[in-house]
Amino acid sequence: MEVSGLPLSPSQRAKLASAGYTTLSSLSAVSSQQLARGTLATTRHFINPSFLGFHRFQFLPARADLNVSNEEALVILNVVMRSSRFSGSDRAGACIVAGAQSAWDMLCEEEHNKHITTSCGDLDKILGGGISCKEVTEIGGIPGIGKTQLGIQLAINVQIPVGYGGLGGKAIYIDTEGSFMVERVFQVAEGCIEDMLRLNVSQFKNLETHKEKMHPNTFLANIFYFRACSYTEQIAVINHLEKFVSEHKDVRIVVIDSVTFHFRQDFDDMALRTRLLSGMASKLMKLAKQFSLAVVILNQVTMKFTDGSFQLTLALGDSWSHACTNRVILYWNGNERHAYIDKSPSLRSQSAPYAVTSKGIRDVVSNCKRIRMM
Ligand SMILES: Nc1ncnc2c1ncn2[C@@H]1O[C@H](COP(=O)(O)OP(=O)(O)OP(=O)(O)O)[C@@H](O)[C@H]1O
Repeated sequence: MEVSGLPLSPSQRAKLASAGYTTLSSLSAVSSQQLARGTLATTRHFINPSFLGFHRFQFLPARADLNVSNEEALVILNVVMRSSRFSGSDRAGACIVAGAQSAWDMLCEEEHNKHITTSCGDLDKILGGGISCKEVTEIGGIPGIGKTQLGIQLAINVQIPVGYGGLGGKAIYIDTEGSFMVERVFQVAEGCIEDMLRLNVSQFKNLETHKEKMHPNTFLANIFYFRACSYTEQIAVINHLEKFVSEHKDVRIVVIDSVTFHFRQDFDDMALRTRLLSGMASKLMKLAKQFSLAVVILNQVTMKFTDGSFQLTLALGDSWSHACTNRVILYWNGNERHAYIDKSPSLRSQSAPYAVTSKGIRDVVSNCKRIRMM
């Protein structure tokens, strides 16, 4: 195994070595079998390949004792990841050859593809029924437009029981900004339950069983929350997802709120940033396909200078814009919030209004409808 182009300075190597960790020179001598067995792990298990199994690496809490900066830690993580990809190429080749699928099989699978409702009929309509499972959907917009509200709504709606037309699943919420407010989540859960109970449920079987689950506490208990306070933690959580989801197979959505926050500050090495982001994106795509779950990435906006003027665009640059299957942009149209399908391989670009209410995301009630309801 060869590991080349390692951008770690001698002083950084010395710092790691003196702390008893595997240095890059010793790392380059490690065989792929050792990597697979986890023998790369050092006395204090700075990077422990066995923690997440073959091909998966994770930062452990010991990082804090080591006093190694995030950048140094990331360099090592990158090196180990590159090595693991190298050692896994044979296995990947075998998977590709064995995994050929006919277009007909794919179409049949598509027909069974599930959607998670947004609780806004107009928005669901332009999304082809809601947020699609097996796909990565990026949702971006200016502060206060309702990205977090939509993320919370989806984490609740994914739990709507099958008898009520939902998926009866669970959610993972990765919070990088600290904007996940449990009181608000409780309120949105109450709103969702209220709407379900208002449905004509006589057609549904096992109604009593469903009713037992209809409590906001149950909805909150089914959201696995991860708080990521730095980009290294964010990457570590995302690396850990495959293992976590394989142990919690009822997870049907992963919400990342937001992908941008830690990557917009303190990043001098833009090439490293691009590499990390694309690695993260490909992991999320794989996760969505492998476990038939929806990945929703919330993103912020930034200004871009094009054609002689500044225009609003989603953050993280042009290379990131290829990372997601679908992209939805939230914006203000007068006093109304609108969502626009900016990019999708299967949906027409169109927009729809939505509202953020005390119960969560809902349809915009037009004046005519409001009069009829009165
Ligand atoms: N209980 C509520 N009732 C009605 N509207 C609410 C309620 N809670 C939040 N909102 C609306 O949601 C908006 C905040 O939305 P949200 O936090 O999702 O924005 P965001 O796009 O995630 O912003 P940021 O990028 O700053 O995180 C508020 O400005 C308010 O209009």
